[in-house]
Amino acid sequence: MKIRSPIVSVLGHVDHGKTTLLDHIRGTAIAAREAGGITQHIGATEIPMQIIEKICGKFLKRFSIKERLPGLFFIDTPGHEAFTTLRKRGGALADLAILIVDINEGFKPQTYEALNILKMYKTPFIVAANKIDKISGWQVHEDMPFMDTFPLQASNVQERLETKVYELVGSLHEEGFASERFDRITDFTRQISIIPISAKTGEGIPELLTMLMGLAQQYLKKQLEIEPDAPAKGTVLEVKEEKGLGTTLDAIIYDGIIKDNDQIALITPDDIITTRIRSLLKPRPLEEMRETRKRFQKVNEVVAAAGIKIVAPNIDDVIPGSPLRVIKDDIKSIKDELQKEIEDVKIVTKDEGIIVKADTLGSLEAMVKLLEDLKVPIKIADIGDVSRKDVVNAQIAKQENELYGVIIAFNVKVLPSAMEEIKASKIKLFQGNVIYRLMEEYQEWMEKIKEKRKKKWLEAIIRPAKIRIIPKLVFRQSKPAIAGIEVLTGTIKQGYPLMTSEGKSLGKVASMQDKGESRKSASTGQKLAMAISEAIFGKNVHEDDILYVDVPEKHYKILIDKLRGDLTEDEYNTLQEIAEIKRKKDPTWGS
Ligand SMILES: Nc1nc2c(ncn2[C@@H]2O[C@H](COP(=O)(O)OP(=O)(O)OP(=O)(O)O)[C@@H](O)[C@H]2O)c(=O)[nH]1
Repeated sequence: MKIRSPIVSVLGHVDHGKTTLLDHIRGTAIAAREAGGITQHIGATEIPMQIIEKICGKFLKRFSIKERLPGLFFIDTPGHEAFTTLRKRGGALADLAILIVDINEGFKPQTYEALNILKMYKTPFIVAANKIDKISGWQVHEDMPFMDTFPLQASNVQERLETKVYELVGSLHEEGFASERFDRITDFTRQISIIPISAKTGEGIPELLTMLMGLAQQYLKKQLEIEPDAPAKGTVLEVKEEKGLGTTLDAIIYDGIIKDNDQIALITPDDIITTRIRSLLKPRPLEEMRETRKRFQKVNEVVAAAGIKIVAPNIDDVIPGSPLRVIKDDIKSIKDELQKEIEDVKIVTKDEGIIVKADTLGSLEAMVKLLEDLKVPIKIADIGDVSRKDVVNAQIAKQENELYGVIIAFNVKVLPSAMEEIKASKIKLFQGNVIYRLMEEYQEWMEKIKEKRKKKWLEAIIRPAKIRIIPKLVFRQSKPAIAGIEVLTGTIKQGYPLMTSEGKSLGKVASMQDKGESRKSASTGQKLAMAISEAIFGKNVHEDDILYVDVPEKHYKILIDKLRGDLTEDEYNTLQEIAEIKRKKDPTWGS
């Protein structure tokens, strides 16, 4: 058993400083190279422990970080897109994360998205409150620890920073996380550390790295143990054309050893494939880059954690986020394992539901998870561009339920033929590169449709009302009978069934007229002429009679169970009177 460096990913909203932070850490490391040097990987940079100790200095002791790790392995491609690619079965490949937030801007859509992804994978993280040097009045002290530069600031500047930190605490609280400025944390297992930093000036970076080491100490014991001789496990970050090399795979290896000429298993959108490695490549050291035009150098083997470029035949269709396994003699069990991995995400989940498309296995997984939380059924979740077939599937889904005539497409293109079909069939498309936004837009749309449906449904419910036949205003005796009426309670509509106070049916409100104009409805207090289809004056109805809307039993139950809050007091009382009349004939009516 050997301990590998924890894999660290930096996530955050666009322009909040992910690249600058990674560059600064790398730059500091390069400057301190005499202490051991950093290792460049494909897609990652490893900062050895000696350098971290040098940068963090007294803080490692102060926060009693004793853990001896080889270093920290930073994923170079920052952002949630890379993060969602970095999956392994049952979790994220990144062991730790830095959620970077511009302290002056606070939480933004991709910050929430990143947080959701961290939540989903249960990845331990710290928050870097970046760009403190932009707080007005800030005095820069290059590369100084936060604990040293903060006391040197004017008190109003300190206050400004505090306010902004508390705004972050508030935003995190709303998302279900307790947090605090790192130096005030009382319980590291319950609170998220917020470290104010400047990725540009380097202020606060010593504490940022210290807190990362602290997280590693807290959460990563077993996870970092690797078997250096076991066949490698990894994840494909990118599938890339390289000049002179053809299609290559950039992969992160998190366990075991991978060697030149090893056989490996990978996944494509519809299959598991195996291939043999032609060469393993790593970046050339910086000082050699100038001498040779070749950017890569061949290696015979690498041990986790490592970022490596792989040249092999037949890998064009491999998907980013694909697991990578070195095969020894257990090809069957590895294939089964990969198959499970595909099924975990790429599932035809329900007979009814929406269509979800994404660029990587990880982002697909993130979307499926978020939609499940929203209780949105998914019919098809798949990797790749939106095709005509997807639209046809959405059309079928729409026939079942209007809410399912939907395609959510994350970070993928819509093929032209699919676009034509979408326009023709009025399938709803949500396309973008912020999962969180897509979900929000979809939810808003769904609410609107539901609202519309509810309104329609409400309109179809027959509501209680009571009217009185005004004496001496009978215009016609029967077929239909026409008389002047007054609405005593509720709203009566054309087409509503009517009954007497003994519960005898009088047919329907055939029509209504007020001063010669026809009316579709009339409310409490209104007087107008009403034609009643089955009424016969002198026989089943008389002047001064009180008539009721003959509310159907089903509608009564809905009104009582679901719409009671919508009824006025008068309407509710009238409804009770109606029920009493009904119960004289049928004692169980409405119960
Ligand atoms: N003043 C100041 N500027 C910063 C700081 N960190 C980043 N910036 C600037 O903010 C801008 C965006 O920074 P990036 O590092 O490119 O941000 P990013 O999050 O990597 O952005 P994307 O890669 O586009 O998502 C750049 O102009 C940086 O110079 C900081 O701490 N202080």
